[in-house]
Amino acid sequence: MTGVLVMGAGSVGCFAGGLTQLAGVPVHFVGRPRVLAALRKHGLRLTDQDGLDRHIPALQLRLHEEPPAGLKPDLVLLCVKSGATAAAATALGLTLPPGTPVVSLQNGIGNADLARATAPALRWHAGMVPFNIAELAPGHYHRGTGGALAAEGEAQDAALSAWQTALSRVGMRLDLHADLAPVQWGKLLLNLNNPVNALSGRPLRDELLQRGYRRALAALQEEALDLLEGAGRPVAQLTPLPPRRLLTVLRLPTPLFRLVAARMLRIDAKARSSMADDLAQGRTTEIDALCGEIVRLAQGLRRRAPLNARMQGLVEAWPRRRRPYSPAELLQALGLS
Ligand SMILES: NC(=O)C1=CN([C@@H]2O[C@H](COP(=O)(O)OP(=O)(O)OC[C@H]3O[C@@H](n4cnc5c(N)ncnc54)[C@H](OP(=O)(O)O)[C@@H]3O)[C@@H](O)[C@H]2O)C=CC1
Ligand SMILES: CC(C)(CO)C(=O)C(=O)O
Repeated sequence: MTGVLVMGAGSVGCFAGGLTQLAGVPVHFVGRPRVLAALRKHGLRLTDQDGLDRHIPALQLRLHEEPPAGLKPDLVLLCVKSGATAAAATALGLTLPPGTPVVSLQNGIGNADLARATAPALRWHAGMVPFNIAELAPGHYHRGTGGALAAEGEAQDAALSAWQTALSRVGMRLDLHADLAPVQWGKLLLNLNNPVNALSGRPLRDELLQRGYRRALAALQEEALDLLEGAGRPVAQLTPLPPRRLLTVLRLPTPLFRLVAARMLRIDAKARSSMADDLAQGRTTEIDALCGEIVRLAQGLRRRAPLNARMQGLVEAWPRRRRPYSPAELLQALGLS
């Protein structure tokens, strides 16, 4: 590969782009001044829960505030939050040659479609990042959970298979799927924990070790699964347990949950969901791309998704509350107590 462009140098962009550069591919990072200043000062450090600890010196980083004119990357990684997709796609559409492949490494279901509608000359692929990335210090990004990346595409797709080969050199698996929708819905089910985690004010591991929060998550997932079944949409299994079995396990008393879900609890003590970062920094959240997607799924079936709708309301009301929910408060606010 001659070059990859990361659009949105944040947690996912710096980690995925950094790994790609460590695999020997030149990477250009487009990001905000705060992140770029940190990278210029400290370079880019990548660590993970399996012992990875690599540093890319600042002088070896190609940093930009806008997609650079004239660049012809083999592949672009779209790594902005959902609310920034349209603007980022517009900027990419104005600078990149038609046909440039772009993988959306974003959560939610509709980002690649929205980007395609905004910049139809580019070749858009949905993607999926299963693991958590946290910015532990300026310029230091840490993978706190495991799993393989996924993207919509075929082995014959030159850019994607070249990226797959590059990533394999640094121990990262990329799975290609002709249809990524089941994987995206499977990921969305897991992401229904993002609002629970964000409102709990706790790291992911602590939150999941409280039965009340797990009951809230199971209820949100159950509502979503019932609707997905009603819509005839297949859901990929992204955890050791199938989605329906996971509901039972989430509802177990905590000592049993610890035993049964030991693999699921292999999460760094400090890891938090990306939505927790958004609430902490007063940014717009992705709640509409997560619970909002379930509400729209229900509307399409002329049904309702009261729990996901309520959760969306709680997240949107956060600026007026700014106080974490205890498990009992959250269950009550969702009408589950
Ligand atoms: N963090 C995680 O663990 C995971 C995140 N994801 C998903 O990945 C996506 C990215 O998340 P994450 O990396 O956490 O997000 P971050 O907010 O850490 O990173 C995105 C960065 O892109 C910047 N940005 C937005 N628009 C532009 C633009 N037009 N030009 C340049 N920079 C821009 C943002 O700045 P600003 O804030 O100013 O907009 C921000 O600094 C989301 O969809 C998320 O749900 C998926 C799996 C795990
Ligand atoms: C990895 C996971 C599920 C939880 O951190 C996530 O996607 C996020 O934080 O947005």
